[in-house]
Amino acid sequence: MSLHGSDRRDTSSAGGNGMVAAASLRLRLNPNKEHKPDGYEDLQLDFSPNIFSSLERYLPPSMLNVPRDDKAKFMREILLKYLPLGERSRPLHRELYSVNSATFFVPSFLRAINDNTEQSFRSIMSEPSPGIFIFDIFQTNFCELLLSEIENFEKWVTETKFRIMRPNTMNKYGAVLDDFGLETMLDKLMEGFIRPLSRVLFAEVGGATLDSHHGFVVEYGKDRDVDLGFHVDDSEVTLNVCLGKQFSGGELFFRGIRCEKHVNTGTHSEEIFDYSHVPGRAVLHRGRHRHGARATTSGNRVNLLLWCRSSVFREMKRYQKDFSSWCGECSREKKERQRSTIAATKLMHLHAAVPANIIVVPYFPLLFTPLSCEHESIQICSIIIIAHNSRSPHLHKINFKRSCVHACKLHEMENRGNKVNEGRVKGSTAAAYGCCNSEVEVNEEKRKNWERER
Ligand SMILES: O=C(O)CCC(=O)C(=O)O
Ligand SMILES: [Fe+2]
Repeated sequence: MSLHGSDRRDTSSAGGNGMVAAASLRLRLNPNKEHKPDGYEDLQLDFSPNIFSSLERYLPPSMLNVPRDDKAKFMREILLKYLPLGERSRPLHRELYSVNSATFFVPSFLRAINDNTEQSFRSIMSEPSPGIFIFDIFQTNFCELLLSEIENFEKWVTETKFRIMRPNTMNKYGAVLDDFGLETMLDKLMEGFIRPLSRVLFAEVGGATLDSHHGFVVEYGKDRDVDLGFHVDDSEVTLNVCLGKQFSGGELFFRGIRCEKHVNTGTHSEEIFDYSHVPGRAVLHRGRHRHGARATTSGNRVNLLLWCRSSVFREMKRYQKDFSSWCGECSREKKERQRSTIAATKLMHLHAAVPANIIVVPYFPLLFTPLSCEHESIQICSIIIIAHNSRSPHLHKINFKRSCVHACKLHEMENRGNKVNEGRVKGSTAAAYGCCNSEVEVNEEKRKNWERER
């Protein structure tokens, strides 16, 4: 199991990355995420203004606060120096660089977002397995434009022998969309469209406070990546949309949500879910939902991934140990703890309230049904109930489907010589011994007789 981490970037290629050196100043290898870059839309530049905003985060610290024109000049020189004239990666489809709802999204998705209610969201999606939401999001034309923009970018990368960062340590192909000018558009996609959904669907993992993203495309098929191993994403919420093209295989397989501590624990049958990608269709899931992608066996598959993160959630998580609101294993552990606490409480009650020769616990007529009324000796994995308010207290034996701590306790008392199958109960004292283990066999007819007898 691996974490698809945010800082998976290949730092070993420092010297080989053409953009690193410029005059005597060097760009940073990793962006300064705290720095808020200037906007460059109003300047007449050779390259997309978004490239300048993205690149600004890589400026050496001494340049971050110089006047904007100086930064633009510096960055332009770097870009011109390393990009042969005429072969610059100019945007092919400028309309992709800012969100245009009417041309990007299918009408059903837009309507749901505009309504902004849980009901409207759920009306356009299915949840075939808990925490995995599937819905149509992008128009075919938008997918095609984005695919051709990516191709254009990759052609330029190949021709200029420019070394780009791959999206993950697990991918040899694909590209970080943020790095070639789509960061602002993807930010808007997260803020205006994915955050409203996540606020409702993933509230417990910071869905309402998503505030940064990592946006990239993955590419599978011939001469591309084949499959993707089992992993969790470095995100709170992941949007995964298939852009095309024609392919077979490449199914996603999901295997339950896990916190860091439980990431390698086993899968339960109800957590198994496989999904086949459809172009234009989105899968939205928690980043901690364990998954992988099977081999794309023919054709080419390109998917857009938007890992959405919440800094607030990440900060709060540092102080928490129990993630039972979303981690399948924490949740199972918690239920188990609650079961034992109930059992322990009953045991304490038993010790405090009764004479040594009678065993007492609260009486749970609906949960316990006597299977026989013989005054027979008590066995392990059996239970004695003396009915509440019974005129003639009876001992009832109940068989457990599995052994129970109480039964063992009973056995222990018997061994100590206590007469546990005798005694009278006064007034309304509940005189029974047991636990509300719902796995007790229930015999409805006998329960009714017993009620009548009372
Ligand atoms: O190939 C896919 O659809 C899954 C991609 C993925 O899970 C990832 O890149 O994190
Ligand atoms: Fe993933």
